Amino acid sequence: MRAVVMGSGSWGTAVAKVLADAGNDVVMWARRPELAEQITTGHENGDYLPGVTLPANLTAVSDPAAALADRELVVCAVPSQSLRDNLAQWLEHLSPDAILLSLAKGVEVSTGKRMSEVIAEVSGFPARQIAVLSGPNLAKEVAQEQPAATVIACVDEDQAKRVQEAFATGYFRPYTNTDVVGTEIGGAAKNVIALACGIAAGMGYGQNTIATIITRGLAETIRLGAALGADITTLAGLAGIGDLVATCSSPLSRNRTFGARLGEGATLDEAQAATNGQVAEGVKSCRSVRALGQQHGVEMPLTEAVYQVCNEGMTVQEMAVALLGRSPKPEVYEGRG
Ligand SMILES: NC(=O)C1=CN([C@@H]2O[C@H](COP(=O)(O)OP(=O)(O)OC[C@H]3O[C@@H](n4cnc5c(N)ncnc54)[C@H](OP(=O)(O)O)[C@@H]3O)[C@@H](O)[C@H]2O)C=CC1
Ligand SMILES: O=C(CO)COP(=O)(O)O
Repeated sequence: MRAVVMGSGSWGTAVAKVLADAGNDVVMWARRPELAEQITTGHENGDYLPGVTLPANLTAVSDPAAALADRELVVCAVPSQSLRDNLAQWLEHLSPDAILLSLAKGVEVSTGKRMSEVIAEVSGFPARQIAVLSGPNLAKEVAQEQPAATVIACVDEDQAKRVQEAFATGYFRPYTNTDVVGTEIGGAAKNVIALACGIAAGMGYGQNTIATIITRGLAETIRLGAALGADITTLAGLAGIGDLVATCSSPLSRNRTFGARLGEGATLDEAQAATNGQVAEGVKSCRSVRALGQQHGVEMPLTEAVYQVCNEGMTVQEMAVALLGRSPKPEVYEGRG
């Protein structure tokens, strides 16, 4: 396919490499001309993936019009909270038949919308031209060509298959799904749960605690997904438990790392300053994921606790007490309210 990756952060760059390795004609858009130049001539993105040699035929430009001209697959690789504004600026340059594929794992804070909903609203494109990609995909590992799989979800299975074909390489295995809601909720919620795991690890807790948070995090993600109309089996797959395990366990995760700094005693500002400009989506999405839960009467205690720490001044010690002091519950319950 003729593809463009709009955004040259760590995941956008790794995805562009996958697409180029898979034999597509790929261009990247970087908002900073000097980064575009480095990618095109130096074959490296030193800001985000230093040491990774990019394919020689992978080029980048900083002009969105040039990037988007005549592209069949438009990969949206900017953070969730800026996607609406970015897409609005790209709109006039989009090919009318293009597939818009979101990589972002978040829920818009100002509207509570998932990324596919934001894309539909801004672009006016039909659902069959909007897809999402989500799974256990730490950018650095994918860029190093370590084997991994992912989910490409679109309501139109044939379109999902087109994108699947474009992404298939020897080291990256895409699966299709028509459950866009479940795929997106899995990706957004796991960033919040990864913050909680990071906090626990930073406080010195071990694997029992981490496994408990992952498992109970999955339980609340499933409750939210079910309330939003997702197929809950999606959350038993790569975009659910798969991504939870990868993100909650890996020191490469920005969300887990952000949480670990909080757990070690850093302030929010100190943890933010240490991100090197990379996005930890859960810090903002904990607000919108919590709001979605509240709107649908879904109890999400871990999300609530992360929200309290990130927004209401709760300390990590108070968070642990609040979570463990909850009323006794059966493990499996309907969990509405
Ligand atoms: N990194 C990973 O391992 C994975 C990330 N994701 C998801 O992919 C999405 C993108 O993440 P990722 O690439 O990692 O993020 P990064 O923080 O690494 O990069 C963000 C990119 O978006 C650009 N950007 C940031 N803010 C704006 C803005 N307001 N307008 C335009 N461009 C902007 C940055 O440009 P500049 O460099 O100029 O600041 C940069 O190119 C996120 O939702 C993330 O959750 C999904 C799977 C894996
Ligand atoms: O989504 C990811 C892995 O699948 C990356 O997680 P972070 O954004 O926390 O680094």
